[in-house]
Amino acid sequence: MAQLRLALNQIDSTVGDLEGNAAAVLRWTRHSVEQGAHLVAFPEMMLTGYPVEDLALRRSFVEASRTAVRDLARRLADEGLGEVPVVVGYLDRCAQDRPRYGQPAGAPQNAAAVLHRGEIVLTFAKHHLPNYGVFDEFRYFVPGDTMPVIRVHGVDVALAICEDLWQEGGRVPAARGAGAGLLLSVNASPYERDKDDTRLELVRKRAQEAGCTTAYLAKTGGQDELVFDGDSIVVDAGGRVLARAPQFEQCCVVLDLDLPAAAATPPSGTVDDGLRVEHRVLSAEPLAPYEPQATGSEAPRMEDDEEIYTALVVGLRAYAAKNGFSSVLIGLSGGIDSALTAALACDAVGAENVHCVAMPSRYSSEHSKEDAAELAERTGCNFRTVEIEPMFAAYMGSLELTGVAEENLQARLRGTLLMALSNQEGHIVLAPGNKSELAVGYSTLYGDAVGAYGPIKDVYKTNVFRLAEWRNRAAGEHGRTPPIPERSITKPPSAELAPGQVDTDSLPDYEVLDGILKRYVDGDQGAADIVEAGFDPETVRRVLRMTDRAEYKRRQYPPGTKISPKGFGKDRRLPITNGWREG
Ligand SMILES: Nc1ncnc2c1ncn2[C@@H]1O[C@H](COP(=O)(O)OP(=O)(O)OC[C@H]2O[C@@H]([n+]3cccc(C(=O)O)c3)[C@H](O)[C@@H]2O)[C@@H](O)[C@H]1O
Ligand SMILES: Nc1ncnc2c1ncn2[C@@H]1O[C@H](COP(=O)(O)OP(=O)(O)OP(=O)(O)O)[C@@H](O)[C@H]1O
Ligand SMILES: NC(=O)CC[C@H](N)C(=O)O
Repeated sequence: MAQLRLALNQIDSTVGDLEGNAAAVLRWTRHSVEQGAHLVAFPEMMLTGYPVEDLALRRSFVEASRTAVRDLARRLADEGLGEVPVVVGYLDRCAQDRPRYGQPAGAPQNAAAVLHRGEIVLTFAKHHLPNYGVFDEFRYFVPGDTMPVIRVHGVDVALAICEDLWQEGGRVPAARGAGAGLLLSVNASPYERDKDDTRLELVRKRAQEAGCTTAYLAKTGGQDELVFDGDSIVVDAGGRVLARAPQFEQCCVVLDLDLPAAAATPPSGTVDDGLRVEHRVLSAEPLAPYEPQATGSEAPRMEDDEEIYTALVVGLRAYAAKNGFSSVLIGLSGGIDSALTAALACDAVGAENVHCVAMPSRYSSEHSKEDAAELAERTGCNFRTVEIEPMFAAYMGSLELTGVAEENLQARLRGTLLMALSNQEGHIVLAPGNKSELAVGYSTLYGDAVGAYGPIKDVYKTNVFRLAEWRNRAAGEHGRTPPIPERSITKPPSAELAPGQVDTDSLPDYEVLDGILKRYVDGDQGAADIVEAGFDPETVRRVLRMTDRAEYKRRQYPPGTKISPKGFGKDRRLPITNGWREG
């Protein structure tokens, strides 16, 4: 057996910020080396950020990434960190023509490099490319066709990139074929509810298939609609967990591993899936046995509601910070959606940076005004009131509006006021629509649908209530003031755009609505399947009609944090002009 101290840097990076990301690699490598690491790893596409989307198609960006990785190798050595191999993800281009994929030499690749003693000693590209959900990697990349293996202190370490573990075949069996003592996978795996359980099972299964200890290094942070929850995992060949990193936190997991010593003859030739072994000897001699100090620990897991709430906080915080904003603006109605949005915002950017505006109209109830003011008092966020009545009266004096036109005018006046304050004071506007409303189009275009970011756009209304209750309960358990007024949670939801209006005038009960939507939106079921599951056929027909008709509205809605396997955005792509009607 041989020993190896592995450092997995579970950190964030920013898309396009090559300089900032390289600086982070230097900083965290220094920390890893100070911990005595023998091998240091960073997540998938660490240098460029992930996903780079169509930046991958721009030659200038590909070249800048290639230059950045070369510079990084040199800077590591210049700063005395060159002796320890560093695995870092970046964007590369393919050296050869790849006629099988219709791609000439120079096509982009999702790659990683091994940096050692000032040089790039090995590069490799992701073999399995994900092309579903939010991923479009066949649009951008040509797959790698090698099995990269590095020998570090007498251990053969096989390398892989994210999807390489998710699909059958390829680098996992190839790692066994190459006789690896460790399989190290670098990843950027977007958060989805319950995905952590799936990942753990996956890594266990793959470790058993690879026949060696497997280290799965994940990224943290947020990028547009995606949140990366970290949760790096190391398991032994039998599937036993050796270490598990905390969720959503940046950290460096340092772990002493006892691993099989490499065979005297390095692996070579072609292994599974036609992958050609590329082997580099970085340090051939196993280390003298030492007393392991860095033993693994398993960070505690968050319960479901805490995990989702944290993902929403991380997503909003990352969006604001990475786009240069420190403050947000929210229209506070006294209802549950804007209340939850405000609570999330206070947790994401600090209550002192949250600006709330109550904009009552002639139809606003006393309790709504009180509840909005109470949330501000409970959280300590900034709060003001701007009556919309004078503007509303001015419009109504010039235009004789009735019905939905009159209702929407109120929402639009609020939207215009929010955008005016955003321009004046520099806060980004948060759109408080939830997934149920977005599905059926229950919002006013250019009204309550205005904004830069929709923190709860992937949260069904029934879960909005659950998260609000969880947040208040968590505050109570920590001896803090629950942020959300009790009445905002318990009263029947209402848009208050007409006298005595409640949501259930136009929509089924949210339990029923969400039950249907989960099947239609998330499950891609047709009308017949949903009815067969026990829902009333007429209600199903109506909900599906509303959902189909609202596609145009969703396309214009701001981006917002994805927490489900099928968020509105890249996960669910439907034509706006669409003659197909279910049932
Ligand atoms: N396929 C298509 N492509 C592009 N545009 C399309 C379109 N179909 C309609 N349109 C246009 O869309 C516009 C209609 O949409 P819009 O003006 O938004 O209005 P609309 O969807 O007709 O009404 C808004 C609904 O949302 C409810 N609401 C409003 C505000 C807040 C809440 C809440 O509880 O949170 C609920 C309100 O009570 C009402 O039922 C029209 O200009 C129409 O021409
Ligand atoms: N009186 C108001 N003052 C400030 N903002 C308002 C007011 N009424 C509505 N809004 C804004 O418009 C959004 C849509 O609110 P509306 O009350 O129409 O429906 P909702 O989906 O039930 O939302 P909420 O639960 O926040 O009330 C609110 O979340 C809020 O941002
Ligand atoms: N970056 C990737 O290859 C991610 C794909 C993988 N299936 C995941 O969601 O984790």
